[in-house]
Amino acid sequence: MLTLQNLEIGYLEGNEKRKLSKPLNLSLEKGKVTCLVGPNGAGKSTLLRTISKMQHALNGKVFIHDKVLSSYSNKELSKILGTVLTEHFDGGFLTVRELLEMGRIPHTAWWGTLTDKDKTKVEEVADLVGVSNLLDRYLHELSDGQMQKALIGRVLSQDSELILLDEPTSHLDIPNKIELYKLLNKIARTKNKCILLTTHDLELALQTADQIWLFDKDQIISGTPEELVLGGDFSRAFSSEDLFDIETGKFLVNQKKKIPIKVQGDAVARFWLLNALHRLEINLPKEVNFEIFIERSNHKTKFELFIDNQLVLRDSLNVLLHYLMKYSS
Ligand SMILES: Nc1ncnc2c1ncn2[C@@H]1O[C@H](COP(=O)(O)OP(=O)(O)OP(=O)(O)O)[C@@H](O)[C@H]1O
Repeated sequence: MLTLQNLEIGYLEGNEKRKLSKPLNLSLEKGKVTCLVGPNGAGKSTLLRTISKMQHALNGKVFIHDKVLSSYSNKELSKILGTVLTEHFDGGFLTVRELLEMGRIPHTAWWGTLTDKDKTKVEEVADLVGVSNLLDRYLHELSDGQMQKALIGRVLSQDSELILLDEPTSHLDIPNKIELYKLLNKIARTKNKCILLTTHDLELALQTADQIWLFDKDQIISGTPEELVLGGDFSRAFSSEDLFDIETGKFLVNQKKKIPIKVQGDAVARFWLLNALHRLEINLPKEVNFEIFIERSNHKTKFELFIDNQLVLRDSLNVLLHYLMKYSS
């Protein structure tokens, strides 16, 4: 569907080229979601703008199907390429319904009237992205997250084969982010779309993307999430070997440090006890033998603390933590 051939992206500064990438040779298939990830300033948005013909490539070519991007007219492109970029969308006096209807314009006859089929499509998309209850609201009345859903709705109502989204989840709360990733996967698979999106939601990208394009310095490594993590590319690109936990796919703040303490009992309470010990940076002396037994039922949790085999406390988590702080260096 999409092919990059020796593509170099970047900016012209006077007569000088400021390249952000080496020649890129990559391709995308239909039916898949690809997440473009990489550190701040790597060039993700620049690449999306170059692929969507909003910015010139410094060298090389972009092909959609077998035709070079520069030879597409805007009208032709509007039928096969839908984009939501990060630039401010200036359409405050449109309603959400009108915004979604704009997505249907490439499919209408030259006088631009929407058929009943177009209107049904708009209602379906509104339902999919969760803005049905906002259809008659003006865009300037929406929250950032609602606006983001409406803009994604516009591109979905356009029904193009190739969809490019620049940080589509940046204003969404976690449950809405997860919903959106699931929705994009479903659309890619069931409607055979090719979706490329940039994101900083690294953990969600690892859990949901069919493919990752990882911007590492001035090149892009392509692979499945598992290939890139197991090959060490993922943590290297984010200079985060000490933060990224390869066992869970999560970025951890302090949790990778070992705490010299034995904990037995309920696994959930054990997880949250360790979370608290790491969060509070409690450093226990290695020469003392700390053991904790946990009992948990009906949301009530009791912790027994043994120090050098003597029971010293049986109480709640907060009391236990307070007690352990006395030993922390
Ligand atoms: N219009 C512009 N003219 C010149 N340089 C630009 C322009 N826009 C962006 N840049 C520079 O190009 C580089 C890449 O920017 P870009 O926005 O593509 O990165 P990004 O990977 O999307 O970053 P982020 O994750 O922070 O959104 C940055 O160094 C940025 O300062």
